[in-house]
Amino acid sequence: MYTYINQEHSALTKILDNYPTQVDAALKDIKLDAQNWLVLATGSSINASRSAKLYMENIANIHVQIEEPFNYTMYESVSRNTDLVLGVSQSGQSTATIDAIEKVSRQRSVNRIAVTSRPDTELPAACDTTLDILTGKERVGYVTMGFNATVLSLMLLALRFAKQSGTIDSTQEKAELNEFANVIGRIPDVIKNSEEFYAQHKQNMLTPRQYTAIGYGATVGTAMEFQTKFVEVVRYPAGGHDLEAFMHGPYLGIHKDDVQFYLVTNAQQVVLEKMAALRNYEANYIDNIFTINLGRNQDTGRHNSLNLGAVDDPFKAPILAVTPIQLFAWLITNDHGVDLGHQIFTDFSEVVHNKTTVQDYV
Ligand SMILES: O=P(O)(O)OC[C@H]1O[C@](O)(CO)[C@@H](O)[C@@H]1O
Repeated sequence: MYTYINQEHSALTKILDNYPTQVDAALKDIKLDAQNWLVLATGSSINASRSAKLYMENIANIHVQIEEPFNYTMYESVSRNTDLVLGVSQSGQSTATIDAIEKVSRQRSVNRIAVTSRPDTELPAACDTTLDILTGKERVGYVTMGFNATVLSLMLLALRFAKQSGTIDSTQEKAELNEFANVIGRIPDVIKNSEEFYAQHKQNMLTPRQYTAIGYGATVGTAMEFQTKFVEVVRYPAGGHDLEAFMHGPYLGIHKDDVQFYLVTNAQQVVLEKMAALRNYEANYIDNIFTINLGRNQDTGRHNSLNLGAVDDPFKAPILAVTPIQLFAWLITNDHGVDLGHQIFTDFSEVVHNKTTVQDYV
């Protein structure tokens, strides 16, 4: 896992270097007036889709609906407005995602794009075209590099769609690519700063009653991935929340010995104030409050801030916001003495059929 986190910079650079070849292959024959995109994904792939959604909608002037595929297949109706469907699955082998794509195919004639690291698998076979996230198979099931590769690939898909459909021109496309290059170029520093921050604070991060992350806007997807990653590897109670949603119930479940992370990005004043009000309130009752700050203002004082420098476009911020979370999950697990190489629940997939074949994780 640690090795893959450290490969994020090269993996994302490769994706950017391949632009627009891989996205053009995915967009081949896709109708350029598609306005209502449906994304079907689960686990880290739905968290990645949620992280990319606001960028996609904003750059391409589209609406992106994101659904858990099993519930979608079993209970939801296919909207007659849906004009493009994306199945997002790093392995290409999540059965629910494949089933949901097939349901849409049975009911409506819409273009289907598979977003995956494995173009040779069942999901791409069920779709018209494939967006290869260019990482190859991630051999560790607790995905990190592939998560961020999925986020960037989805953003670039929408960027190219925006260009091809005439929503933006070549100059704007180039400016966006420069901004992506700049953000990706910061990943090594984010890793270095996060490791130093962890070394400084680790005694306060190791044994809480529960871990919590709170985000808004695009980093709600990051907070969801926090929950997935911390539950998967740290294996303590962990929750990832939307800022407002945390104020409607979850705030009642806190304990003095919790660890909370606040994800701060550039935002309207009203959003920043709402976040500050919550964080200040919680700090009266919880000792260990941490902030991952990608906003414009340096944060000092009692909130233990990891100041990573601003990402001007908050919709691109998820690319950097998730890396400290992945690192903390790994570092805490390591300090707990858990050997992630030792597989647990090895018969799970065979029993519940969540993948088309049992994954040979290391
Ligand atoms: O992106 P995929 O391959 O569809 O996987 C979705 C989720 O399923 C898992 O592989 C576990 O089954 C998770 O690690 C992952 O987040």
